[in-house]
Amino acid sequence: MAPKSPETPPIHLEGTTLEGGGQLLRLALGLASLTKKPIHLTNIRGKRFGGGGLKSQHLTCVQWLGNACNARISGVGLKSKEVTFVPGGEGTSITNQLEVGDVRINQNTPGSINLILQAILPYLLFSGAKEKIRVRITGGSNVSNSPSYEYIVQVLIPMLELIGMPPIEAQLHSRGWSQGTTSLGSITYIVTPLTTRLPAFQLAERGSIRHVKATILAPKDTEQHFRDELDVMFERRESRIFGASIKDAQIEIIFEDSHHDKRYYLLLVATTTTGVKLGRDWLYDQGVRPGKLEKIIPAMVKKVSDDLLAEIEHGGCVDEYLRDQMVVFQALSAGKSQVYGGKRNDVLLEQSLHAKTAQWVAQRIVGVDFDEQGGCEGIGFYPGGVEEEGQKDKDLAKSMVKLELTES
Ligand SMILES: Nc1ncnc2c1ncn2[C@@H]1O[C@H](COP(=O)(O)OP(=O)(O)OP(=O)(O)O)[C@@H](O)[C@H]1O
Repeated sequence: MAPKSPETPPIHLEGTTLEGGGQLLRLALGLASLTKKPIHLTNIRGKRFGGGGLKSQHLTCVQWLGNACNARISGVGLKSKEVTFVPGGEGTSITNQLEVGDVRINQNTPGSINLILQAILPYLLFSGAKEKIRVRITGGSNVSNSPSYEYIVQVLIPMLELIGMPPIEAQLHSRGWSQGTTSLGSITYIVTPLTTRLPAFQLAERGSIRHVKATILAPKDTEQHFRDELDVMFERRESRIFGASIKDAQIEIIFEDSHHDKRYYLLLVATTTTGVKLGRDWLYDQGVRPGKLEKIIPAMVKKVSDDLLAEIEHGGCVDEYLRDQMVVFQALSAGKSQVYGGKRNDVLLEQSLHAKTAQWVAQRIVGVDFDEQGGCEGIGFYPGGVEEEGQKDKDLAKSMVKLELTES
């Protein structure tokens, strides 16, 4: 019998590197599952208070992706700090689990639904599955330190479309909150997988601000107070927000009852003439005590509008959060993608630790490098990982036609 070929040694990722939290793990798992590269994670979430390890949201990500790519996993369990993840070998179809087109992921804690989405979305988009995939996830839709449902729908999804991804539909069945009484909710995302490589994309031209939308989720009896505070803020800050395009400024405010006296959420999203979306929000996470209530709303409007102004004034094409969430798509796209992060005092804006961490993970697993301007030569990952006979030639022919069209 022929000797078994030795397994590729796993890529080691030390979990205390840079930001040292859950995002490092999610991105590493997503890339490993797609590229079928084994990874070995140590000191998982090692920079987190209380010693780190896998929380239930992270465990769900490991298990789901492990199942999807038929991985051999060792060390996995709640609070695990060390995991080895070996995706199924050559010949294992990464679309196996997705053929049915219907995926359910249930958590029994309000762990962020959208961080689970963050872990599995690259896998779903690049799976090579032929049909739309419906993913229903239970957990929290509005959870501190994670993208809210509103952020996903108003910022992430439109920005993914802007870089050439097929549209993603979202259906909110019920909200799950980390604030107030904790509660479970559920969301369905309908993802259309890519059928060909994602072409390199350029987020380089920010354009001017055309529209700002405020979304408020709060107790019903606070609606008028929120609206009044926002009106005053927009009046005072209109020229800073809209700059030269102030005469075409559009402002929209929407309100939804949060049905709980401790649930306050505000998101501001600016849309530019080039279709860029910049968002900043706050899910209020300080004590809500009688006597303090009057101060919460002005404090929220001030903080979120200060943050949005800072995002607008750097002139970049992504807000702080989106910048780290775009890294995986740059790494997998075909050719040199650019994500301009903006400048302050004429100096390129320092990237967040989350963005640096994502870049480090992408470098370790797929070998891509990011430059200071936010550029990266992606690997051109083919959906499903295996290129169909002749597809490369077809892609090439397509891009040459495009080139001819733009040149003529
Ligand atoms: N307000 C926000 N809006 C949009 N995205 C956000 C927001 N807050 C955090 N994020 C995103 O959520 C992710 C959080 O990653 P992080 O490693 O902190 O997550 P985690 O799994 O909760 O880990 P840990 O518990 O280890 O902190 C990042 O991608 C970050 O950009």
